[in-house]
Amino acid sequence: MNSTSQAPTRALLILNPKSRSGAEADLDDGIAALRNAGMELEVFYSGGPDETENAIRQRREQLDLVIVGGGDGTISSTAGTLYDCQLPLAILPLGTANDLARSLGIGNDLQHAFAVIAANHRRAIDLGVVNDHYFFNAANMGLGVKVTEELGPEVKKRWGVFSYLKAFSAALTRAQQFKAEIVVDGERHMERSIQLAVGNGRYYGGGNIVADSARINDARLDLYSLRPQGVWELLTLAPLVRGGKHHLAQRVFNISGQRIEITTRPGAMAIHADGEPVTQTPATFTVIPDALQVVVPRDSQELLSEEDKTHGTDPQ
Ligand SMILES: Nc1ncnc2c1ncn2[C@@H]1O[C@H](COP(=O)(O)OP(=O)(O)OP(=O)(O)O)[C@@H](O)[C@H]1O
Repeated sequence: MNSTSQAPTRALLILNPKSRSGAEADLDDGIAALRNAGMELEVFYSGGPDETENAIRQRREQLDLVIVGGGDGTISSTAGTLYDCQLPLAILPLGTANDLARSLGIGNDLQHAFAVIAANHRRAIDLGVVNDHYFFNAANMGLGVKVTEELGPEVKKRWGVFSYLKAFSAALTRAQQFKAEIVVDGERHMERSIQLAVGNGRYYGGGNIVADSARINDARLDLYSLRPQGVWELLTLAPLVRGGKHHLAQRVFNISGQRIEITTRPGAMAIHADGEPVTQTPATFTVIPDALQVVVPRDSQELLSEEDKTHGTDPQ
């Protein structure tokens, strides 16, 4: 990170004490190790997205790296600011789902995350945009929104990753079908749906896979839509969605592209991105390839290699 010929990395560590383990995680040793290795590190406890944005913007000229310690909601709240300021991102997974950490190959282990930051190996990843909101993992409407609505902070704290399963069961009874006009790179599709998701990353909703071949640096969006079906059929589909194999099921519509426009009937529908309510339909989704530099494991299996990117091949 630092040698006699190199200036130290100047980093801002944003911590969200409201994220699942943000208040209790012991970060002292990891922070000390980064400082001992030569990093100039300021710790900032954030009370909300606006505070985070201001903290980054005020220091932008003095920063080489922003480390975000929190869950997907916290990290997602920095996406627009980091893109605007063109500052690299590193993450400490302190949330419940930690889906971005999965999509990058960092996982949930804090010690590993600190080691990844110390190694400071960077790759470019894509950003998703829905209307004017940036997201890393996925945006969705329908059943997924109901699931998030069932997921209060108390439920998340108490049930951890199982809170997503609990919320899914509760949301099933509230799911309603809708009609969606989906225009993908100019091609129009009409679908009846109960759940529609558009992914930029690979993982969302606590470890579900958006699409089998989806990667956060593949320069494309992956959409799937669940056709109306009974509770029993949905339950049998759940393991396929978990493993990204839902393209094999008849009851699912899948497509990928770079620009997706969605209109819904009978009316506007709420859209959540990275677990937070951000906008509603009608919505336009786009992808910004290679939008942000992110610190990742050198050998991350979750990202497309530079060779795969050049040749446009799927990693499977
Ligand atoms: N930049 C921020 N600073 C402080 N608080 C934030 C910030 N962004 C979001 N929050 C609030 O903190 C709450 C919890 O944070 P976050 O979503 O990151 O953790 P989580 O819910 O435990 O994990 P995950 O999103 O991975 O399931 C959010 O729901 C939101 O209310």
